[in-house]
Amino acid sequence: MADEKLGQLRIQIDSLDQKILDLISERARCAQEVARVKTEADPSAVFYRPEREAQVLRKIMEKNDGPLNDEEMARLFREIMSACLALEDPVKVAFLGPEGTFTQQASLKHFGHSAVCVPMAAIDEVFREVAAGAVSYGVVPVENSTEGVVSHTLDSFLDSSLKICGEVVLRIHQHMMVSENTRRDHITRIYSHAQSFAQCRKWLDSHWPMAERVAVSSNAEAAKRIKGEWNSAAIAGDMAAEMYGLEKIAEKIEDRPDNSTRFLIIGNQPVPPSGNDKTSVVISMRNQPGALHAILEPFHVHNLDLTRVETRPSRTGIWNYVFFVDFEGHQEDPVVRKVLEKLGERANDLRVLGSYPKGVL
Ligand SMILES: O=C(O)C(=O)C[C@]1(C(=O)O)C=C[C@@H](O)C=C1
Repeated sequence: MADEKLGQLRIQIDSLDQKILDLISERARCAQEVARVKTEADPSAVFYRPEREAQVLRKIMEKNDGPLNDEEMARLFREIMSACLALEDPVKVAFLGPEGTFTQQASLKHFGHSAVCVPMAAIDEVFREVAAGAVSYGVVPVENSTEGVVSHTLDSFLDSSLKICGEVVLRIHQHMMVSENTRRDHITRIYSHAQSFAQCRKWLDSHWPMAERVAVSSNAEAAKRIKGEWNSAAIAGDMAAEMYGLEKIAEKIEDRPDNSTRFLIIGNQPVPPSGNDKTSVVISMRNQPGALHAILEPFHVHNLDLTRVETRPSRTGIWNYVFFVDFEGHQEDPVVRKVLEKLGERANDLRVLGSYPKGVL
């Protein structure tokens, strides 16, 4: 009886798969046609459209009635769109490497698995590679919910004219892992990135107080290191564990369960409004009392939500303070224009780093 029912259900699934297959192919042909129309209008047209992708994914999440949850459904459509875009023109993305970092995970989450992702050794190399046109976009970490801002990324914007085209937030789960050579009863050294150590500090203090903590350039580098050492473990993410064939001996050891990192997508292209956007600006002010108040006041007056304010020391003579400010809205919105105008009058210098869709996934 069960066999018969199972057989019927599988026939049904086969027929649904055929329909899904036909529909995905039809959608892919449509994307090819979109590419033809774009190129006809402008031979150097950019195929990747962050605002449109955000709208497609938001609509899917809005319309989804289950049983798959919204994120899962959007993830499937993320991959379909990624494959469709690859038919138009595969998008090339530089990320803070090496292979197996959380930044690679964030790149794949944002662009899907059909994007060509290239690892870079440092944040400024990601900026350089995009500026040189070797890749179209870059992905860099900018802030962690436990550890705060990645100052290197913010400072890189001061020397660059690149724009922010998007953001992606990744829930960060840290695991302790060992290689097949590790003698688990003799672990005396743990490798990880300094930020990951900080995110797991309480756990490490209570479980491995005596082990030496060695900070290396990335979690993936930590995972790579322990392959050749019998007394070492690493703290890194799932991707690094998979990539280097390591076994997780303790999972989700981050001190805060909501530990997440926000990454920025950098590129050359301004992004039109998607309907739910953020804008990032950098403002330089003279070193005088009330500087921060002068910046914040126009946001208050026009009721614009600030999502982040970060102060960095300036690196040139005229810039004493540099403020990085993120807020809700797009630079084409009339109210945002008004606020930017006011800020421009008060600041030594004001640069819009970009308006971009709020992270969807
Ligand atoms: O609508 C477009 O402009 C497309 O190119 C199609 C499409 C899609 O598959 O939906 C593909 C890539 C773009 O980044 C956005 C959307």
